[in-house]
Amino acid sequence: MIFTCTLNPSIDYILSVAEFQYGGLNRGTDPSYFPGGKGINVSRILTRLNIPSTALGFTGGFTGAFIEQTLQDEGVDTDFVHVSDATRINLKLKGAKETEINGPGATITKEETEHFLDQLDHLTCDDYLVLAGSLPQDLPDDFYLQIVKRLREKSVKLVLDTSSEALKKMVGEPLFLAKPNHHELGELFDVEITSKQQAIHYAKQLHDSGVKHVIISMGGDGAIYLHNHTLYQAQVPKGTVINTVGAGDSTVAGFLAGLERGYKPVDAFRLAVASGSATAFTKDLAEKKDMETLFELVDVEVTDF
Ligand SMILES: Nc1ncnc2c1ncn2[C@@H]1O[C@H](COP(=O)(O)OP(=O)(O)O)[C@@H](O)[C@H]1O
Ligand SMILES: O=P(O)(O)OC[C@H]1O[C@](O)(COP(=O)(O)O)[C@@H](O)[C@@H]1O
Repeated sequence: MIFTCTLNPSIDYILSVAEFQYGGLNRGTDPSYFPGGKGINVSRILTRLNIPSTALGFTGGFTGAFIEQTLQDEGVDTDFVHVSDATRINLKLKGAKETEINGPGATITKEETEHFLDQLDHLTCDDYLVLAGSLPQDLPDDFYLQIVKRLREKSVKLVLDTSSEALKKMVGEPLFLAKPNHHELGELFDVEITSKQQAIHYAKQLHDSGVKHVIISMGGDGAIYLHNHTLYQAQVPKGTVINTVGAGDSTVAGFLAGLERGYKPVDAFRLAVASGSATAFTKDLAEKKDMETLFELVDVEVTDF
């Protein structure tokens, strides 16, 4: 079973603003809102690809209730710990450029944290645990590391998609999959990554640190994937970009769905890129038929290293 963990979920409130005026009154158009947060997005895409998962994490208040109701309506299994503070709302402004304002997240108490950790004790070596997104402000930077240590004996397959200090703290841990984008990879090694060659160089270092499958997504420049001394490079399929929020999460979900379907690594990677791009080409997350159509259009170059 795949468990996704979203410690800091959100409602993603998407609004178009033709010309954003900093410090002025802006009138938005075309509003929409979706349940968000990286693990939740992974679970939503997995459900669309007919792969079961359970979404774990913290939800609270009217915003948390909206998230749970929407997920339930979509057929996503959830087992959130309910907290007394309200889940955040993240603002995504669409204009000439995409601007995002992500809130700090709800207050989480010690008891709520303990309740969440106790849930993880049921996981086994047959399970995946996707640790995705930022940590709410009250949890320490090494909270993901604490989870990994707690689960070490059980050999749960750990998937990591996070950034900043939370990512740095995990280097050297035996992870099943890590999927930073190239900015997050650069942040990890204190460099700015501006080319695919540079991304490959640092991706190898991440792979060598004990990550079995490393995917580096590079937005419209495609993605690279390293596994078992093989380098896979994909270009993105052609399409009109509408909303890239959740594209990286869709990449993670597409890859796991591919593995669950029994695909070879190269095809799991193709489904990952197709899912990321299908989400970039739609307002909300991608639909199954779009991911499967794009899957046929993703070419992958394979070399040994
Ligand atoms: N402009 C784009 N055109 C086509 N596909 C895109 C575009 N931006 C993102 N994607 C797809 O989504 C994936 C993840 O995007 P990226 O922006 O790298 O991740 P994140 O959302 O984690 O920052 C890419 O590998 C690609 O498949
Ligand atoms: O936890 P963070 O880093 O603030 O990110 C949360 C945001 O990331 C998202 O999960 C989207 O992530 P990606 O665009 O990286 O796939 C949004 O749904 C959410 O608003």
